[in-house]
Amino acid sequence: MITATVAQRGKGVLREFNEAGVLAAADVHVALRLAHLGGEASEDVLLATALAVRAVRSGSVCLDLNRFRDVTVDDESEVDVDALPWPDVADVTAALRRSPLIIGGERGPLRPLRLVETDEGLLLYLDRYFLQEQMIRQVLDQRSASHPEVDVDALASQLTLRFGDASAPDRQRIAAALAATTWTTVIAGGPGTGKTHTVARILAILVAAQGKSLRIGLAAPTGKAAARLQESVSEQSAELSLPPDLSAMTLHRLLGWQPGSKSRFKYNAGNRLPYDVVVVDETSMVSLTMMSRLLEAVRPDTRVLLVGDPDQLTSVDAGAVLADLVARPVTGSLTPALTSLVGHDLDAADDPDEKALTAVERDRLRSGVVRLSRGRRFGGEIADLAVAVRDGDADAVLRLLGGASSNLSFHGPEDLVGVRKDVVDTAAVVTEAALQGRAVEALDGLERHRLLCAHRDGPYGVQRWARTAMEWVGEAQGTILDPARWYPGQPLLVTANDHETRIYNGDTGVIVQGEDERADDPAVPGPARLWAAFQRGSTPFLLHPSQLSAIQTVYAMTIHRSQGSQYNTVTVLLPAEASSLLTRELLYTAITRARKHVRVIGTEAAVRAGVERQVLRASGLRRTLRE
Ligand SMILES: Nc1ncnc2c1ncn2[C@@H]1O[C@H](COP(=O)(O)OP(=O)(O)OP(=O)(O)O)[C@@H](O)[C@H]1O
Repeated sequence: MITATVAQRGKGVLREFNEAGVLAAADVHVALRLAHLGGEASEDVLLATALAVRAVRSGSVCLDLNRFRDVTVDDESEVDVDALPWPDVADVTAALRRSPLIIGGERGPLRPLRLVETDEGLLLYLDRYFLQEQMIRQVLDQRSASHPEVDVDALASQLTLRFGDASAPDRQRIAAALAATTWTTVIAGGPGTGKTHTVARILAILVAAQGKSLRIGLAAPTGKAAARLQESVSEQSAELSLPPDLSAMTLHRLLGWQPGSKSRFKYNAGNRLPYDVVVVDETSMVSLTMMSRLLEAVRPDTRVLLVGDPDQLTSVDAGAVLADLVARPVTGSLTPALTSLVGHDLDAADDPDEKALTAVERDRLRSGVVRLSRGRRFGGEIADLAVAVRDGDADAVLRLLGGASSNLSFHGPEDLVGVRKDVVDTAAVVTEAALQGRAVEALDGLERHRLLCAHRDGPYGVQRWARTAMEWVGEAQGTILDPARWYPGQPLLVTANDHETRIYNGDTGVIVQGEDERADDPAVPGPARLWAAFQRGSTPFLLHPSQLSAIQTVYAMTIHRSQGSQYNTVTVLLPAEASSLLTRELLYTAITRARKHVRVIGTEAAVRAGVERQVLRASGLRRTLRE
């Protein structure tokens, strides 16, 4: 079946690749337009250009010419990609080197492409993305060329105050010492490894050194993640003597997004951000473009803390910057201050508990990168499963799933008894609390179980499974639930940011019965007895349902959307093994949403395919460029 829209003007090889679903019509159009404007007629260059556009569309920053045949098509397509008329890579490279479209070439009125030689082969860029990568590379190199001046003795006592004495290697203490002594720090770690805990203490240490005048900018790529960061930091602010009014915002807001303006952001290379320290949480979801905008806008003497889990799903836009920053070639040197503060931790030998740093990790400290590894929220088999998925060990994953652990279970696609029970039981708890107006309990109830899907549509998609789950609930409650009419216990998902009502894309909530006195209030009309409750720290945030514009009923959710949330039990409904969405990063993200139990529904072949398929995101940041 052909699923791609076919570009009418495409001819020859482009048309064949377009019809096969490898290229979208838009890729073909862009390639044809550039070739027309730039005076290029070579089919090989046209194909490479269209593949470079496609690469960016699917999350890569550039096209890796050594791997340009590694493309996946829609899983419903029956086309054999290998049978397409792929040109020889040497011919494509030679044609590109001659092309008037390439920057550095002699001719050409328009040169939007760039060929970049790296230690691992040639990359083809749309120049704009190359410039963004260069910006990131240059800013990071400049920032690592100098270090903040610190009072080592004062810092040492602050580290002891916040992280205890140095009797055993402690990655959190190392991260804090690193952040205090370098301008740019990357704190990587899986869920619950204490990233936010550490960041809050780093801020406390910096406040202790500089006083309350320290200007702190807290940001995250999404409104929901920003709200979580703010809550988490403010919960600890009294204990840590942090300024009580710290607020977090989206990266767009931090940079001063100006719709319609040519410069786009108020803060940029010519007008730097007014902070002494900038913290970005959930950095795995930051795109290349946003990272370059952020780094160009920070002052050289602003500390930058990039925090996140590099193994999780990335932004839908091009780039996997956090993973790249963790893996990029090491630059910089260890400062004497760091060595004197945590030399004891660094000297500790490697040990199986992952407390001490490996030689590679010690080396990466020079680039300001540290990974927290000890799960504080969950441990045992869920953590083992996440590690096996992360490491691509499908045998270990299947062994763990098939073992006797009470934290993991694995069911065939037809075995829905367990998930049905969890859906129905969760709805019963939520509904009972909602009917009695107990919003906190209803919201907590929502976290008992979540059904997660890879796809939005189709037989394995959220649409279908949300409907099925709703029918299960309706049947158990002896009613037919209608998502078009508010009802107590109705689980909600926000699908767009609304700064006015302070609810954000990805927030979940629940409809609850209002309190009795409200019902008697003549100012509140009948339907207002129902309220939409959202979690905001320890107190629920109540809104009239009519204030909600972009909202869905959520009995199932995509794994992408579940990022940043946790549930006691997670049921992951796997698609067919051929699905190109089914990747290691997707499985890892789904599994790490669970606190107590992970249930996987699908075939063994699907598990294997998911563990083995990695999101392919080509970029140059991890490589060494050749002049
Ligand atoms: N050193 C520590 N001592 C005691 N408790 C800790 C420590 N580090 C983290 N915790 C606790 O572990 C839990 C998880 O920590 P935290 O929320 O900081 O993790 P995280 O890595 O930011 O998680 P997520 O990725 O889900 O945001 C929190 O309850 C936190 O208070």
